Amino acid sequence: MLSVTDVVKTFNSGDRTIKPVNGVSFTLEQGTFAAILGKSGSGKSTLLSLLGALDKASSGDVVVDEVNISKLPDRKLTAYRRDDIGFVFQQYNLIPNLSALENVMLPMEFAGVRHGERSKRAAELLNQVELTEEMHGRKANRLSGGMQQRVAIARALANNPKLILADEPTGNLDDETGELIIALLRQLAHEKKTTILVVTHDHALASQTDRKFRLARGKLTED
Ligand SMILES: Nc1ncnc2c1ncn2[C@@H]1O[C@H](COP(=O)(O)OP(=O)(O)OP(=O)(O)O)[C@@H](O)[C@H]1O
Repeated sequence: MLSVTDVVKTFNSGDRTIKPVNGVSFTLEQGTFAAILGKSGSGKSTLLSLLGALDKASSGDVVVDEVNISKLPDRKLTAYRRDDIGFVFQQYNLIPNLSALENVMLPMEFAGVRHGERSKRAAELLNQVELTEEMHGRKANRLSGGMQQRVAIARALANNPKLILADEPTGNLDDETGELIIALLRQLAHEKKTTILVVTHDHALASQTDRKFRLARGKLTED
């Protein structure tokens, strides 16, 4: 469902040109839980932004479910980011003054889902990520890190995306909480057939994935 071919990203800073992504190719089947490992500065976040259409590749093709996103006009990219991709970040990036439920409802609001349906589906998603019902109405800034990451995962699932991209999802969590989040991502990939790609330094996380890649000097290799 994801096919990446010869993707290159070039940055010009001053008189220097760097290519953190320099001819990356790989494919992922639907429902795969995969990790990309690499040293700090190896280009992991850059590659993830290209796959999520947060940035454009300098050359190469990214095909998600038969749509070549490298060739889409900007107005279609907005819909792609909203409807087809779920993002999960190290810092959770929830709206602090909104409740857990409201945070999960937000992407559905942007997608035009009716209010009644939004709150029903948001509650279902929070149950799926095992956030207890008494926490649904609690403001995001009053939840623990592990709970916030569960809300962020539920939010990423809101519009039923084909692909979830996660940048260091366990980076701010203690080992035990991190392991629960890893187990949850793995379960979502295998049971809901959502393709999940994480970039991480966390070897415990990477050891739980179906496939493991490494990014170094702009090139991706599979372990
Ligand atoms: N917008 C930009 N302009 C210029 N250089 C950039 C830009 N974004 C990233 N870079 C450079 O590209 C390289 C790769 O950065 P990237 O953030 O993708 O690495 P990373 O592997 O995700 O690192 P970390 O694990 O520390 O988050 C770095 O040298 C970085 O400075």
